[in-house]
Amino acid sequence: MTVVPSVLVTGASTGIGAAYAERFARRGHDLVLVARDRARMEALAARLRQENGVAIDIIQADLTQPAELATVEARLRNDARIGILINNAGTAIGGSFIEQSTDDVARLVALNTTALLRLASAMAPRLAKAGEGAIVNIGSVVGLAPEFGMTVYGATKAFVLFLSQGLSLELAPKGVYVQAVLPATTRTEIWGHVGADVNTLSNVMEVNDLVDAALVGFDRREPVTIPPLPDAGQWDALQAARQAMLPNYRNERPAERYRTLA
Ligand SMILES: NC(=O)C1=CN([C@@H]2O[C@H](COP(=O)(O)OP(=O)(O)OC[C@H]3O[C@@H](n4cnc5c(N)ncnc54)[C@H](OP(=O)(O)O)[C@@H]3O)[C@@H](O)[C@H]2O)C=CC1
Ligand SMILES: N[C@@H](C=O)C(=O)O
Repeated sequence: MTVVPSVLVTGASTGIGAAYAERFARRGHDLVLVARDRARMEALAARLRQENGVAIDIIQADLTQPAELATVEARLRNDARIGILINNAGTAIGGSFIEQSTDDVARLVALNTTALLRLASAMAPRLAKAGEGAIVNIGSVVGLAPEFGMTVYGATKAFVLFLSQGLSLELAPKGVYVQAVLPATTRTEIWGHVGADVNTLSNVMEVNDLVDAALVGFDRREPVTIPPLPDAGQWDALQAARQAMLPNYRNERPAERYRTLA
């Protein structure tokens, strides 16, 4: 791996991914930008090359299409210059579960979970062998909150959090940093995709503030970064409560409350 590793950013044509690309370019990292809209990535790349003097490649890929996803996987598997993956591409769909079509929820799962998983899987063995590198997975606070009413989207983000925490436990001892970033409402185009006008929402975080905060967590090597959460102690308490249950799961007999009929 080079001293300043290249960064591959998925969903880099706009929103959170474009902000990550900008921030890493400012830090002097070469970039590989991935999304479907080549024109937008070319415009971003031209500006970032000019402002920062970094090298930028573009891969136009629809990450829900297996052949196009495979191209990005191969790049991550084989390009030893890439030391950081920003697994950011994701979308959301509007409506309740019974209003959403089966094909639409399957596409959502394919992008938000399968693509993210396959890209991490393509890259992790190389990083583990090198003993360095980072994988950043963009989740959402919605993954902690079925009450927010975005059930399938939230389920994909719960997957991202669990995967990230598990990978962190597996890969940190091998020198590889894994971070889950959990934004809440952030001003990007995603809200248009769920049929909402972001300008009517309250407490909306600006995308650069979100990414700058996520990068503070990145630099501190936090496993989970929740930029909008004021009290980090609440997250720690949730983890402590979860971990306190761990010794209680394995038992020969069902719990007492299930051994009576009433
Ligand atoms: N904004 C918010 O309030 C929050 C966002 N998030 C998460 O942040 C991440 C980024 O979202 P955000 O920036 O807000 O969303 P945007 O809609 O602004 O950007 C999404 C990015 O993903 C790319 N993308 C979408 N579909 C595909 C696809 N099939 N293949 C490849 N790339 C694709 C888009 O590019 P293109 O169309 O060119 O392919 C775009 O670059 C997502 O994972 C989202 O779930 C989490 C919590 C809150
Ligand atoms: N992306 C947002 C929903 O559409 C969120 O995760 O809050």
